[in-house]
Amino acid sequence: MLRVARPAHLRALAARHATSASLQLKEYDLVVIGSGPSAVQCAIESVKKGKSVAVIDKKAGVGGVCVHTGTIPSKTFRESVLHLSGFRHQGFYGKSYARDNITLKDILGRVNTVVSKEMDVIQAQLKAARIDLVPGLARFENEHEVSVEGDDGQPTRLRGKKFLIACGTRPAHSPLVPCDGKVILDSDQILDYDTSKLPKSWIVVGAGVIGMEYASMLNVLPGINVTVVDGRAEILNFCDDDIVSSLKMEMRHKGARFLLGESIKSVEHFKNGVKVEFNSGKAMFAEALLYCVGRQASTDGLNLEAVGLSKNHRGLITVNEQYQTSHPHIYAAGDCIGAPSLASTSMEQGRLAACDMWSDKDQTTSQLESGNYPYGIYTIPEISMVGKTEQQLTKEGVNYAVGLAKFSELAKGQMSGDIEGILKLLFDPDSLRLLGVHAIGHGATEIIHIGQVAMAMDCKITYFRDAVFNYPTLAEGYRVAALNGLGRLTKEQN
Ligand SMILES: Cc1cc2nc3c(=O)[nH]c(=O)nc-3n(C[C@H](O)[C@H](O)[C@H](O)COP(=O)(O)OP(=O)(O)OC[C@H]3O[C@@H](n4cnc5c(N)ncnc54)[C@H](O)[C@@H]3O)c2cc1C
Ligand SMILES: NC(=O)c1ccc[n+]([C@@H]2O[C@H](COP(=O)([O-])OP(=O)(O)OC[C@H]3O[C@@H](n4cnc5c(N)ncnc54)[C@H](O)[C@@H]3O)[C@@H](O)[C@H]2O)c1
Repeated sequence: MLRVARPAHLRALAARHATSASLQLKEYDLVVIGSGPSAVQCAIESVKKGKSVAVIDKKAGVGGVCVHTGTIPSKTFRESVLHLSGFRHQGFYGKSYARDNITLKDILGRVNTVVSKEMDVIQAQLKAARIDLVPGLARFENEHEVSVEGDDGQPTRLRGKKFLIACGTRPAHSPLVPCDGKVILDSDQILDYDTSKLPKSWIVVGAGVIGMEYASMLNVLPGINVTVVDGRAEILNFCDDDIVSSLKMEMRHKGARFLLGESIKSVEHFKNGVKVEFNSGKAMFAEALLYCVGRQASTDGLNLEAVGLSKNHRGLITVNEQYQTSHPHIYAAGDCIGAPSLASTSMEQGRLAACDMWSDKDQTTSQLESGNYPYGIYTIPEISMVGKTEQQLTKEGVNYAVGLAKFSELAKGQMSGDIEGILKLLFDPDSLRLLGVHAIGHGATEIIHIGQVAMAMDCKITYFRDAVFNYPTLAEGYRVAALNGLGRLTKEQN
């Protein structure tokens, strides 16, 4: 069997990080635990304010979950899959456009290259800012000191005036579904998968963001069957219903099956696969199972008890609006404080925490605080949203109107072959102000930002009718959707 190992240059980079750390006992203005997006933003913002900063990470290599097992590798995995499967071009050139015998090595080669480059970029940023990198597991000793145990077992002590806990999360596990990294994998293990041949059948348990992203990627690889299982009655239950229906339809078209509202009774493990029995009486076999049922915060190694900080059953820490824990000088940000748990929002939380720590809160309100941030879900096809869904508005008793653009109506959609895409605008029929924007299709995660800015500026939907957009573009969908929505309103009023 072929072992898909991290290449030598990546290991060397990690080793460089490990040896570059200052092991002196030192006092800092700020000690940051973790080196993911919230940690890096908080550290750099603090340096800009003239503070001395140390960043500790237990992983050999900076960047956090985001760079090593989360956002960056999964999105690069997707780019590899799209390229090797020829998915975007099959509408024009036929299904045989895919490369033959796609292996995990082909996919992970690109992943490792990008991870290595991203790590290097972040390391260079921290170095340029003269931030001390301290490798090892951080543990609170008292309210102003952490000890760090490095690979050599030698403890180091760091004193800080302020702390940021940015320790992130790891995949949640269950004794009922024991991940062995061979036939039952979590989202970390798929990136280190020891196999020469991709399993031909997959059960993906968990139809949240991670499960749906990987399920849709596997689903477009030739000859692979995917079944998505979730305990809930619907996938991605925070997304707009039309968008979810469209994703399911496209995935089904490519062969995927959905078993929703199902709970697992037992999992039997074989050398060549796994058999799952459900409480509903159904049973199925697959060559591999991917288990993505949520995340557990990595707060357990921090010795929070020593400083009287509590965490919930998922290990999450409670903070106030300034990202302070119950100790005002100990802040927490990123995934370890819970939703929305995005790299994008984590970065902004880190920056805001630094502004609060050093009493330099911006005069403007962060768009994060006003809730105007998008979700980008990198399924195939990709989904993006900002603002409210139809379900939310209905639940809140808010009257709304809908404007729709199908990518098939856009010249750019026809050219790219992505004719199933949709852009949907939800707006107030009286004030004409935008309430939500939802998109599915290639480019959705990019064009959403037009809607996001329009919402931040409190624009009326008529702005899109009156605007001149580049042609042909997918952005032009905003004009088409606005005309559609305003047209429907006029018809209703006549
Ligand atoms: C598979 C997957 C795909 C994702 N895709 C996206 C996406 O497309 N877009 C998006 O916006 N978000 C995405 N996310 C979410 C995003 O990765 C996280 O929101 C983000 O990484 C959280 O950043 P953070 O600052 O909390 O730190 P993290 O990135 O979680 O890093 C935490 C770091 O802390 C270190 N650490 C933990 N405990 C200790 C300790 N005691 N001592 C020292 N170091 C410690 C860890 O080693 C780790 O390096 C994805 C997540 C996953 C898992
Ligand atoms: N593109 C992105 O922005 C992106 C991508 C990946 C991850 N993330 C972040 O990572 C977080 C975690 O993602 P996730 O997908 O692991 O968690 P999640 O909470 O989004 O989804 C978990 C899913 O598993 C299901 N589930 C739980 N227990 C189950 C069981 N025993 N049997 C069957 N189904 C079960 C739940 O019903 C849910 O649908 C997300 O909340 C998101 O913020 C973001």
